[in-house]
Amino acid sequence: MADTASPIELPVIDISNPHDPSVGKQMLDAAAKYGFLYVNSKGTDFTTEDVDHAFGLSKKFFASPAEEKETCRITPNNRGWSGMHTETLDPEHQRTGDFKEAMNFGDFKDGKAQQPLPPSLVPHEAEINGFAALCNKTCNRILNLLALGLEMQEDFFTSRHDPSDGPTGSILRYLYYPSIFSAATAAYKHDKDVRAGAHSDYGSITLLFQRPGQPGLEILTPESTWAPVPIVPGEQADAYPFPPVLVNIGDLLSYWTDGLLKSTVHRVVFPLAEQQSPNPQDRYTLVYFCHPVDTTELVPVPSEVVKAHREQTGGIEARDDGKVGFGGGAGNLEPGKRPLTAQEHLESRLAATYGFKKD
Ligand SMILES: O=C(O)CCC(=O)C(=O)O
Ligand SMILES: [Fe+2]
Repeated sequence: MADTASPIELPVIDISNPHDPSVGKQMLDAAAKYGFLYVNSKGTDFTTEDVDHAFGLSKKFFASPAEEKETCRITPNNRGWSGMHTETLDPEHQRTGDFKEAMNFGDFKDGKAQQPLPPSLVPHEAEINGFAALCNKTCNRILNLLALGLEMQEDFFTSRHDPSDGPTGSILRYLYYPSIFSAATAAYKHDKDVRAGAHSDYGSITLLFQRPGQPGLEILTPESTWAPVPIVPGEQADAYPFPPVLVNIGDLLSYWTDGLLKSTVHRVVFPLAEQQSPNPQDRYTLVYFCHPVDTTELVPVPSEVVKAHREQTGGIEARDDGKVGFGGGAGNLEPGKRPLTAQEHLESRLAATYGFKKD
């Protein structure tokens, strides 16, 4: 695997006005160059309390007894709890599964979870639903701005991401990566193991909430080096009410825009400084994978910017051996084939992952 390079500098974008085309352009530039950007926590729909409270629930859940977590073990619909080493995001390069635990929540319906909740979280159903709804709201700001950046009708994406129109593949995920001092990581070997293997995300966009002092995320740069992503960018740690929310583009949106927006590979490691620290911390993150409504047809987006990109690159097939979004890009549909739906796109990505695991 490539060596770790110096930290990447990503822009921090203020999304408080989601109707500003110049902000849309900034966002498009970052999404096309890195596939990752930060949004200033001030312009989002979250208060510091919302985020602290969600992290508190996550901590409570991961600290609960294994027998309780077992009652909601993950099922093929991608909802529920996965224990230490259950998931292997990069099976080609990992000898051991990811050094993490995760809890995935799918869509809520009328405020109710559509999956078993563990006893530790049963009293908090409304709060979990509320946090997922705020995530969706913030994603709408970002999707609105991306549509403006692509010079399309600003509601092109948001109107296709409205959970009140039907089921979606969206997932709210709690993640827990024990520190290097934990018994769960005793077998961890630097250069052989990772906390989460290299992967790209499946959906439209992903939000990632991180805590100060709990680093680990790295992204693969266009030069094929691993670059750490700082939790708080820049010098001023106190410039934000809580660390800026990291946003990345997923495979589906990359596919939909013929690879103009980048779905960038990333992973989670134990940074060396963290391994040598006398007081290493567990890492907790909150992730929201935003997906369109299942029935959305992934027809080419009506954007001259995407069209120009397609003409310039000759299409994804020619440029990138068809790997973006696992299927060549929405504008590259073979004659006679109907467009994929969002649900089919997700199923093909999940099948690729489960297929790997079965080998
Ligand atoms: O926890 C993190 O930092 C990243 C998680 C992630 O990339 C994922 O779950 O897809
Ligand atoms: Fe990811």
